[in-house]
Amino acid sequence: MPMLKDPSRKYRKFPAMNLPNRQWPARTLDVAPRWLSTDLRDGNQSLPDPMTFEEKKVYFRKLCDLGFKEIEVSFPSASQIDFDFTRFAVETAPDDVYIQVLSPCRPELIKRTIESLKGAKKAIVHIYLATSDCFRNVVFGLSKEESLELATSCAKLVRSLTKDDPEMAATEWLFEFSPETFSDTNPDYVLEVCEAVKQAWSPTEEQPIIFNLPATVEMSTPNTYADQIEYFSTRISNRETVCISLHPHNDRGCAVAAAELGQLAGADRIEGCLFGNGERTGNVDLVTLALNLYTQGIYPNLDFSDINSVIDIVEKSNKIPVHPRAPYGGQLVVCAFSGSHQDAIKKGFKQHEESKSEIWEMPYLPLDPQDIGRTYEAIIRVNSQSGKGGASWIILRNLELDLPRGLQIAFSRVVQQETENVQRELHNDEIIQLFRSQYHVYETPKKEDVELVDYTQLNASKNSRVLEVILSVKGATVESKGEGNGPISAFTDALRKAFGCNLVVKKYQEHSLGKDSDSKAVSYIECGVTGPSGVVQDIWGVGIHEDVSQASFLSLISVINSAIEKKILT
Ligand SMILES: CC(=O)SCCNC(=O)CCNC(=O)[C@H](O)C(C)(C)COP(=O)(O)OP(=O)(O)OC[C@H]1O[C@@H](n2cnc3c(N)ncnc32)[C@H](O)[C@@H]1OP(=O)(O)O
Ligand SMILES: CC(C)C(=O)C(=O)O
Repeated sequence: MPMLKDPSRKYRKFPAMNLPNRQWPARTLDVAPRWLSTDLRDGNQSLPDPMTFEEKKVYFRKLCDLGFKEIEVSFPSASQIDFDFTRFAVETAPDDVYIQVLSPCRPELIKRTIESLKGAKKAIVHIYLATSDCFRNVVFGLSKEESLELATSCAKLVRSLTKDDPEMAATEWLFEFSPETFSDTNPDYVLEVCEAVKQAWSPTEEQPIIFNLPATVEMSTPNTYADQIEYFSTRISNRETVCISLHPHNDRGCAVAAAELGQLAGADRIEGCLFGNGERTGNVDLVTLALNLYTQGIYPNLDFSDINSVIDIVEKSNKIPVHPRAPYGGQLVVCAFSGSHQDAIKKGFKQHEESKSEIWEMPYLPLDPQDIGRTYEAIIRVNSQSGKGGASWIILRNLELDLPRGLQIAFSRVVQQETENVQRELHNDEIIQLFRSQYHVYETPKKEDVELVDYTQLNASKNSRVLEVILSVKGATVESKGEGNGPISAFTDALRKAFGCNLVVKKYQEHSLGKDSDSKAVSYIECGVTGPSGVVQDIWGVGIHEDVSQASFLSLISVINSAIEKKILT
């Protein structure tokens, strides 16, 4: 059935909140929230293949290593594996980690759930009951009063089995209630239910009750969710005894925005999953939220310094790949293929390194990839959309050769042609090989190349040099003597005589390679080469050697080899 031309016949627009004096738009995010990972519950329950016990163990340990202090580990009444894993978590959790478990408002399931927590150091019993008209009428067949009574009686039951039970006194008990479908519930009714639940639990400032306010299905724009949170946060009584927790889902693709605006609106805590796993389109992505804070200069209290290890566990446990363009963790998010981006990033890195500034101001890169354990190598990749900056970046990062602008342009044309030949991305090793081949910068020279065998420098006078040069040309020894006002001009003269050509040096640049005693010199030279046929071509050459003069001679040899390859010289 095609899309309706008038969808309002089938879909209702979500009503806006009437909150004229909303305060959240004027606020900023300045602190990290309390985080709750529900990867092992909401994330796990939504998987086609739920995690194995072993996978849950690995995931749980990673969550603890990342710094989570509240982890929803299971729905214990769902299965023996969930119950048993809860026992594992109870027995192995670090002392400062709260183990959270979920139960519906069904007394027999609540009892089973609390049984799974026996002996826990710190535990959060989380019960939920949908409160929207739709769920109350369609799923439960309960009136508003009956739903409120069910939630309240279950809160009392949890209390009687936990903090009021002397045999359970060894555990620090926290209590969480989720009015499931909060974001689709009448704001005043949800307050009424929560007030009754709060009275039944009797929280304190030291141990506040957690009201987890889910956008169980994301149905509105993020600003409406923020309004709902501010409305609740400013009207719940004894606010100091309440922790407001967010649990956004991503059905409209706005979970991160909803979570951030919900924090502005007064929330203290956020429940979500790493890289946005979870029911349907997922829970809110905690990695994005945390690193969004980090790139604003706020430490998130979660440590993603080795994000690749997180991606590895998330992908293996969920059997779902992290999207290549997932913020911060996607394989493509630090990659620039397009020429103007590459040019800007290359210039940005040069400026950043020269300025020695700590502040990260990098074109197109909001986060320094190294902060999350990613290398710079993957930042720039080359395809037919790339420009001179891409290839020269790869040569710089891999060979430490800082190519002159003219050589960058010349080499980018070689690379461009190759990307069009192969019609795909060129990998770093292919670009490096292309450079070595194009400019005869080999570890071991090709046998058909002209080689410099030896040279002797005679100082004819103060401003004149004479060079006696010995070359290997197609395996034969060729000797030539050149004269000039310096080593380069004398060597150029020797080459002119050896190859019967005109060789005019147009550009020359050099720099050192490496920083310690065995550093080398690299020379770049552009020459106008005129062969016997009279054809003139500007050719770049590159030479690397411990001795700076010999490096420049080798760059001239590189020009000659290119001229022979181009059949300008024979
Ligand atoms: C938004 C969320 O993600 S909430 C979490 C959802 N997660 C899960 O459900 C995963 C684990 N669940 C399970 O393993 C099973 O549902 C169990 C074991 C808990 C219960 O199984 P069953 O007894 O077969 O019930 P079933 O799965 O059909 O659940 C629906 C029943 O629970 C009731 N129910 C659903 N949610 C709630 C709730 N929050 N409080 C009380 N009752 C509820 C429904 O009204 C229905 O009752 P009915 O059968 O009398 O009509
Ligand atoms: C149980 C609640 C918190 C939930 O998962 C949801 O509403 O999405």
